Amino acid sequence: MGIVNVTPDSFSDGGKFLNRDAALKQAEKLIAEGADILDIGGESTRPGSDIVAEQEEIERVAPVIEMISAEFDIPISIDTMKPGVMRAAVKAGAGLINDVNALRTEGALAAAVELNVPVCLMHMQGTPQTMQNEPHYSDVVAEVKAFLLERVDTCLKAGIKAEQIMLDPGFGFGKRARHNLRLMKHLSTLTDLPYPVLVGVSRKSIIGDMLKVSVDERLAGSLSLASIATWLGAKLIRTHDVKETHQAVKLSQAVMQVEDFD
Ligand SMILES: Nc1nc2[nH]c(SCCc3ccc(S(N)(=O)=O)cc3)nc2c(=O)[nH]1
Repeated sequence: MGIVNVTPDSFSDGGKFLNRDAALKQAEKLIAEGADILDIGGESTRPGSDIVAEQEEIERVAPVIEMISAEFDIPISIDTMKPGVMRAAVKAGAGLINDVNALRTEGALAAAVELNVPVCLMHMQGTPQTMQNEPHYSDVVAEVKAFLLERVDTCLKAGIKAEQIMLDPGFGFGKRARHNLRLMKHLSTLTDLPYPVLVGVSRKSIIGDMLKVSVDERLAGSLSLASIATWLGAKLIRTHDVKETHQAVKLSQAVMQVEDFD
Protein backbone atom coordinates (compact mmCIF):
# COMPACT_ATOMS: atom_id res chain seq x y z
CA MET A 1 0.00 0.00 0.00
CA GLY A 2 1.73 3.16 -1.25
CA ILE A 3 1.20 6.40 0.67
CA VAL A 4 0.01 9.53 -1.16
CA ASN A 5 -0.47 12.55 1.11
CA VAL A 6 -2.46 15.44 -0.34
CA THR A 7 -1.64 18.26 2.04
CA PRO A 8 -1.18 21.98 1.30
CA ASP A 9 2.22 23.13 0.18
CA SER A 10 3.26 24.89 3.34
CA PHE A 11 6.42 26.05 1.54
CA SER A 12 4.55 27.97 -1.13
CA ASP A 13 4.26 31.74 -0.82
CA GLY A 14 2.04 31.31 2.23
CA GLY A 15 -0.80 30.37 -0.12
CA LYS A 16 -2.74 27.15 0.31
CA PHE A 17 -1.63 25.78 -3.03
CA LEU A 18 -2.50 22.11 -2.89
CA ASN A 19 0.26 19.67 -3.69
CA ARG A 20 -2.04 18.21 -6.30
CA ASP A 21 0.66 17.85 -8.95
CA ALA A 22 3.08 16.46 -6.40
CA ALA A 23 0.43 13.95 -5.29
CA LEU A 24 -0.10 12.80 -8.87
CA LYS A 25 3.65 12.50 -9.42
CA GLN A 26 3.92 10.47 -6.24
CA ALA A 27 1.05 8.24 -7.37
CA GLU A 28 2.74 7.62 -10.73
CA LYS A 29 6.03 6.81 -9.01
CA LEU A 30 4.47 4.36 -6.56
CA ILE A 31 2.48 2.63 -9.29
CA ALA A 32 5.64 2.26 -11.36
CA GLU A 33 7.37 0.79 -8.28
CA GLY A 34 4.71 -1.90 -7.97
CA ALA A 35 2.16 -0.59 -5.46
CA ASP A 36 -0.92 -2.82 -5.15
CA ILE A 37 -3.04 -0.07 -3.58
CA LEU A 38 -2.61 3.70 -3.23
CA ASP A 39 -3.64 5.18 0.12
CA ILE A 40 -4.76 8.78 -0.33
CA GLY A 41 -4.88 11.01 2.76
CA GLY A 42 -5.97 14.65 3.04
CA GLU A 43 -5.57 15.08 6.79
CA SER A 44 -2.40 14.25 8.64
CA THR A 45 -3.04 12.03 11.68
CA ARG A 46 0.48 12.18 13.02
CA PRO A 47 0.74 13.05 16.72
CA GLY A 48 -0.26 16.66 17.36
CA SER A 49 -1.55 17.20 13.82
CA ASP A 50 -4.20 19.81 13.08
CA ILE A 51 -7.80 18.83 12.40
CA VAL A 52 -8.88 19.58 8.83
CA ALA A 53 -12.45 20.68 8.06
CA GLU A 54 -14.50 18.13 6.11
CA GLN A 55 -15.02 20.30 3.04
CA GLU A 56 -11.33 21.18 2.90
CA GLU A 57 -10.38 17.50 3.19
CA ILE A 58 -12.81 16.61 0.39
CA GLU A 59 -11.39 19.35 -1.83
CA ARG A 60 -7.91 17.94 -1.25
CA VAL A 61 -8.58 14.27 -1.96
CA ALA A 62 -11.52 14.03 -4.40
CA PRO A 63 -9.80 15.65 -7.41
CA VAL A 64 -6.65 13.58 -6.88
CA ILE A 65 -8.64 10.34 -6.60
CA GLU A 66 -10.57 11.28 -9.77
CA MET A 67 -7.36 11.98 -11.69
CA ILE A 68 -5.63 8.80 -10.52
CA SER A 69 -8.61 6.55 -11.20
CA ALA A 70 -9.06 8.19 -14.63
CA GLU A 71 -5.41 7.67 -15.53
CA PHE A 72 -4.50 4.37 -13.83
CA ASP A 73 -6.17 1.04 -13.11
CA ILE A 74 -5.11 0.78 -9.46
CA PRO A 75 -7.20 0.24 -6.30
CA ILE A 76 -7.38 3.39 -4.20
CA SER A 77 -8.02 3.60 -0.45
CA ILE A 78 -9.14 6.76 1.32
CA ASP A 79 -7.35 7.42 4.60
CA THR A 80 -9.98 9.38 6.52
CA MET A 81 -12.10 9.36 9.69
CA LYS A 82 -14.94 11.50 8.25
CA PRO A 83 -18.07 9.95 6.68
CA GLY A 84 -18.48 12.84 4.24
CA VAL A 85 -14.94 12.34 2.97
CA MET A 86 -15.55 8.58 2.67
CA ARG A 87 -18.61 9.23 0.50
CA ALA A 88 -16.89 11.81 -1.72
CA ALA A 89 -13.80 9.63 -2.10
CA VAL A 90 -15.72 6.50 -3.10
CA LYS A 91 -17.79 8.59 -5.51
CA ALA A 92 -14.50 9.84 -6.99
CA GLY A 93 -13.19 6.30 -7.41
CA ALA A 94 -11.82 5.02 -4.09
CA GLY A 95 -12.52 1.33 -3.51
CA LEU A 96 -11.42 0.93 0.12
CA ILE A 97 -11.96 2.88 3.33
CA ASN A 98 -8.88 3.12 5.55
CA ASP A 99 -10.14 4.58 8.84
CA VAL A 100 -7.62 5.13 11.63
CA ASN A 101 -10.62 5.68 13.91
CA ALA A 102 -12.21 2.30 13.06
CA LEU A 103 -15.56 3.86 11.99
CA ARG A 104 -16.19 5.33 15.45
CA THR A 105 -16.93 8.85 14.15
CA GLU A 106 -20.62 9.74 14.10
CA GLY A 107 -22.05 8.56 10.77
CA ALA A 108 -18.92 6.71 9.63
CA LEU A 109 -20.26 3.19 10.18
CA ALA A 110 -23.50 3.97 8.31
CA ALA A 111 -21.48 5.50 5.48
CA ALA A 112 -19.26 2.41 5.22
CA VAL A 113 -22.31 0.12 5.14
CA GLU A 114 -23.99 2.21 2.43
CA LEU A 115 -20.81 2.52 0.37
CA ASN A 116 -20.35 -1.26 0.52
CA VAL A 117 -16.56 -1.20 0.06
CA PRO A 118 -13.89 -3.02 2.10
CA VAL A 119 -12.77 -1.24 5.25
CA CYS A 120 -9.58 -1.29 7.31
CA LEU A 121 -10.29 -0.98 11.04
CA MET A 122 -7.31 0.40 12.95
CA HIS A 123 -6.66 0.72 16.69
CA MET A 124 -5.93 4.19 18.04
CA GLN A 125 -5.89 5.22 21.71
CA GLY A 126 -7.27 8.78 21.98
CA THR A 127 -7.03 11.16 19.03
CA PRO A 128 -4.07 12.29 16.90
CA GLN A 129 -4.04 15.41 19.07
CA THR A 130 -3.84 13.50 22.38
CA MET A 131 -2.67 9.97 21.68
CA GLN A 132 1.00 10.38 22.50
CA ASN A 133 0.40 12.07 25.83
CA GLU A 134 1.34 9.26 28.26
CA PRO A 135 -0.30 6.34 26.41
CA HIS A 136 -0.94 3.55 28.90
CA TYR A 137 -2.07 -0.11 28.73
CA SER A 138 -2.25 -2.97 31.20
CA ASP A 139 -1.71 -5.39 28.28
CA VAL A 140 -1.38 -3.59 24.93
CA VAL A 141 -1.61 -6.77 22.84
CA ALA A 142 -4.76 -8.02 24.57
CA GLU A 143 -6.37 -4.56 24.63
CA VAL A 144 -5.72 -3.84 20.94
CA LYS A 145 -7.05 -7.27 19.97
CA ALA A 146 -10.17 -6.82 22.12
CA PHE A 147 -10.79 -3.36 20.65
CA LEU A 148 -10.52 -4.61 17.07
CA LEU A 149 -12.78 -7.61 17.73
CA GLU A 150 -15.37 -5.30 19.30
CA ARG A 151 -15.22 -3.06 16.20
CA VAL A 152 -15.55 -6.12 13.96
CA ASP A 153 -18.62 -7.24 15.90
CA THR A 154 -20.17 -3.77 15.60
CA CYS A 155 -19.44 -3.68 11.86
CA LEU A 156 -20.86 -7.16 11.24
CA LYS A 157 -24.03 -6.27 13.17
CA ALA A 158 -24.37 -3.12 11.05
CA GLY A 159 -24.22 -5.15 7.85
CA ILE A 160 -20.60 -5.01 6.75
CA LYS A 161 -19.55 -8.41 5.38
CA ALA A 162 -16.72 -10.30 7.09
CA GLU A 163 -14.79 -10.54 3.80
CA GLN A 164 -14.82 -6.74 3.57
CA ILE A 165 -12.92 -6.27 6.85
CA MET A 166 -9.18 -5.75 7.46
CA LEU A 167 -7.52 -5.14 10.82
CA ASP A 168 -4.58 -2.93 11.83
CA PRO A 169 -2.91 -2.56 15.27
CA GLY A 170 -2.15 1.11 14.54
CA PHE A 171 1.59 1.45 15.14
CA GLY A 172 2.34 4.84 16.64
CA PHE A 173 -1.29 5.72 17.37
CA GLY A 174 -1.21 6.07 21.14
CA LYS A 175 1.66 3.70 21.76
CA ARG A 176 5.09 4.05 23.37
CA ALA A 177 8.12 2.30 21.82
CA ARG A 178 7.65 -0.80 24.01
CA HIS A 179 3.96 -0.99 23.08
CA ASN A 180 4.84 -0.89 19.36
CA LEU A 181 7.50 -3.59 19.80
CA ARG A 182 5.11 -5.83 21.77
CA LEU A 183 2.41 -5.42 19.10
CA MET A 184 4.91 -6.45 16.44
CA LYS A 185 6.30 -9.36 18.50
CA HIS A 186 2.77 -10.72 19.05
CA LEU A 187 1.31 -9.74 15.65
CA SER A 188 0.12 -13.34 15.27
CA THR A 189 -2.61 -12.66 17.83
CA LEU A 190 -4.16 -10.60 15.01
CA THR A 191 -2.94 -12.48 11.95
CA ASP A 192 -4.40 -15.71 13.42
CA LEU A 193 -7.87 -14.11 13.10
CA PRO A 194 -9.89 -14.61 9.87
CA TYR A 195 -9.16 -11.06 8.65
CA PRO A 196 -6.21 -9.72 6.66
CA VAL A 197 -3.90 -7.57 8.76
CA LEU A 198 -2.49 -4.26 7.50
CA VAL A 199 0.70 -2.88 9.08
CA GLY A 200 1.92 0.71 8.85
CA VAL A 201 5.38 1.29 10.33
CA SER A 202 7.04 3.19 7.48
CA ARG A 203 9.46 5.80 8.84
CA LYS A 204 7.59 5.83 12.19
CA SER A 205 8.91 6.41 15.70
CA ILE A 206 9.09 2.65 16.40
CA ILE A 207 12.20 2.92 14.20
CA GLY A 208 13.33 6.35 15.38
CA ASP A 209 13.09 5.33 19.04
CA MET A 210 15.27 2.26 18.51
CA LEU A 211 17.80 3.57 15.99
CA LYS A 212 17.85 7.24 17.04
CA VAL A 213 17.74 8.31 13.39
CA SER A 214 15.75 11.05 11.65
CA VAL A 215 12.75 10.36 9.41
CA ASP A 216 14.84 10.35 6.22
CA GLU A 217 17.20 7.74 7.74
CA ARG A 218 14.53 5.13 8.49
CA LEU A 219 14.38 3.07 5.27
CA ALA A 220 16.40 0.10 6.55
CA GLY A 221 14.38 0.01 9.76
CA SER A 222 11.13 0.23 7.80
CA LEU A 223 12.18 -2.67 5.58
CA SER A 224 13.29 -4.76 8.53
CA LEU A 225 9.89 -4.34 10.19
CA ALA A 226 8.06 -4.94 6.90
CA SER A 227 9.89 -8.28 6.63
CA ILE A 228 9.07 -9.21 10.22
CA ALA A 229 5.41 -8.23 9.80
CA THR A 230 5.17 -10.30 6.61
CA TRP A 231 6.80 -13.26 8.32
CA LEU A 232 4.25 -12.95 11.13
CA GLY A 233 1.35 -12.98 8.68
CA ALA A 234 0.61 -9.37 7.69
CA LYS A 235 -1.03 -9.19 4.25
CA LEU A 236 -0.66 -5.47 3.49
CA ILE A 237 2.25 -3.15 4.28
CA ARG A 238 1.59 0.61 4.16
CA THR A 239 4.76 2.32 2.99
CA HIS A 240 6.35 5.47 1.52
CA ASP A 241 8.98 3.28 -0.18
CA VAL A 242 7.12 0.84 -2.40
CA LYS A 243 10.03 -0.42 -4.51
CA GLU A 244 12.23 -1.43 -1.59
CA THR A 245 9.33 -2.71 0.53
CA HIS A 246 8.15 -4.84 -2.40
CA GLN A 247 11.63 -6.40 -2.56
CA ALA A 248 11.76 -7.07 1.16
CA VAL A 249 8.27 -8.60 1.22
CA LYS A 250 9.04 -10.72 -1.84
CA LEU A 251 11.98 -12.32 -0.01
CA SER A 252 9.96 -12.97 3.15
CA GLN A 253 7.26 -14.59 1.06
CA ALA A 254 9.82 -16.71 -0.84
CA VAL A 255 11.17 -18.08 2.43
CA MET A 256 7.63 -18.69 3.75
CA GLN A 257 6.44 -20.40 0.58
CA VAL A 258 9.41 -22.55 -0.47
CA GLU A 259 8.53 -26.28 -0.60
CA ASP A 260 10.36 -28.51 1.85
CA PHE A 261 10.91 -31.21 -0.74
CA ASP A 262 12.37 -31.39 -4.27
N1 LIG B 1 -4.33 1.64 8.29
C1 LIG B 1 -3.37 2.55 8.61
N2 LIG B 1 -3.51 3.81 8.16
C2 LIG B 1 -2.53 4.70 8.53
N3 LIG B 1 -2.42 6.02 8.24
C3 LIG B 1 -1.30 6.45 8.86
S1 LIG B 1 -0.78 8.09 8.80
C4 LIG B 1 0.60 8.11 9.88
C5 LIG B 1 0.39 9.02 11.05
C6 LIG B 1 1.52 8.80 12.01
C7 LIG B 1 2.79 9.24 11.67
C8 LIG B 1 3.85 9.01 12.57
C9 LIG B 1 3.62 8.37 13.78
S2 LIG B 1 4.92 8.06 14.86
N4 LIG B 1 4.84 9.10 16.07
O1 LIG B 1 4.78 6.73 15.37
O2 LIG B 1 6.15 8.26 14.14
C10 LIG B 1 2.32 7.94 14.11
C11 LIG B 1 1.28 8.16 13.22
N5 LIG B 1 -0.66 5.47 9.52
C12 LIG B 1 -1.45 4.35 9.32
C13 LIG B 1 -1.33 3.00 9.78
O3 LIG B 1 -0.39 2.59 10.50
N6 LIG B 1 -2.33 2.14 9.39
